[in-house]
Amino acid sequence: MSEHGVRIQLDRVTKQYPRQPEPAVDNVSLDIPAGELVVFVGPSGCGKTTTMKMINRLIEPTSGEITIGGENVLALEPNELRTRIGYVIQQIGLFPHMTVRDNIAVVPRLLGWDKARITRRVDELLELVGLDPSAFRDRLPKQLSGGQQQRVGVARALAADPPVMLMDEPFGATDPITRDKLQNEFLRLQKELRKTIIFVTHDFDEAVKLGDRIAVLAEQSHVAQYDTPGRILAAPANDYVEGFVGSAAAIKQLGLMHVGMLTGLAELSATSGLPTVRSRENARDALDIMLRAGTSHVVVLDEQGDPRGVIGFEDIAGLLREEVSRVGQDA
Ligand SMILES: Nc1ncnc2c1ncn2[C@@H]1O[C@H](COP(=O)(O)OP(=O)(O)OP(=O)(O)O)[C@@H](O)[C@H]1O
Repeated sequence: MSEHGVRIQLDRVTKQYPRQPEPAVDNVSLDIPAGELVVFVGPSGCGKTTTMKMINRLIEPTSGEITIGGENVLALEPNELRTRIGYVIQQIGLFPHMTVRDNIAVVPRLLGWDKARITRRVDELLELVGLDPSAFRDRLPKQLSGGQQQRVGVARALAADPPVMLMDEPFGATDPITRDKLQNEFLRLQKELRKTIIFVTHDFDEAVKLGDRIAVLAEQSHVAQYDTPGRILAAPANDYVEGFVGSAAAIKQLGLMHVGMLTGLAELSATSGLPTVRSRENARDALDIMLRAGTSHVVVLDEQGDPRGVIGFEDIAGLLREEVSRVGQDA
């Protein structure tokens, strides 16, 4: 049984770097519910990384209070704090001369786990992130692809089963296909683990796909809007947030609708040759599949891979029309 997430609270947190005219993070308050994945999205230099690193005290706040699970992080010993917080960064930061096993075992070793327990945990984590332990545990990082390295980075962050994970652009350096795959695997993992996760990205689409909530940050980490992806897309709080949402809000909304949720699946008839989509995939994926296959219909498969019905281009166009009129009414 893994440890689920705990609540994180930032209360009027400020970071003033020495010799800088303005604070990098100014008076930020955020309440992050236990077990949720919250995405920080904002332009380069707005203070996302500084805000995140204050939570595990890689950067010390100038003022304000941060609690995890009700405990004041400033009152905890930094090394003790970091065993409770997994940390994944874009550059991955695997130690190049250490095997995959030893990289994953860094924190368990610090915690004094015995060898057998570490071996069991390493193999369990490799399985969890989709890497065959016998094929991967003795490799060096340079013998892995970028996506595989990123999975090892996630496994390492999860090693001591921390309730909190901080992830700073973890998939930023991967190509779009690998990135999509890593995102999907990560969503599957988080469904099971229910850690409290803060995830930093520049990419608003990634924020919509992954976040239970999104904090849209402006200069000095001022919170421009903090809400669910659906509500941010439907009702951006101001022009700044609107700029992130972009002009295709309705299409992005499709990304939040599972194909399996779509009602009125047409009868299965003459479906041979049509492309397929899994019911847990979203309406945007279904549209994408149809456009790429050059067909006007796609077969929806259930979890067992059996056909459940067919949806057509028109069904999705209808959804889009509904969304556009709803967004219009909210505005
Ligand atoms: N050690 C430091 N000393 C002085 N200023 C710093 C330091 N680290 C960061 N800053 C400044 O603080 C501001 C916020 O930086 P931060 O790295 O938190 O932004 P970010 O939103 O994570 O940016 P990016 O998306 O480009 O990584 C920037 O203006 C940056 O130049």
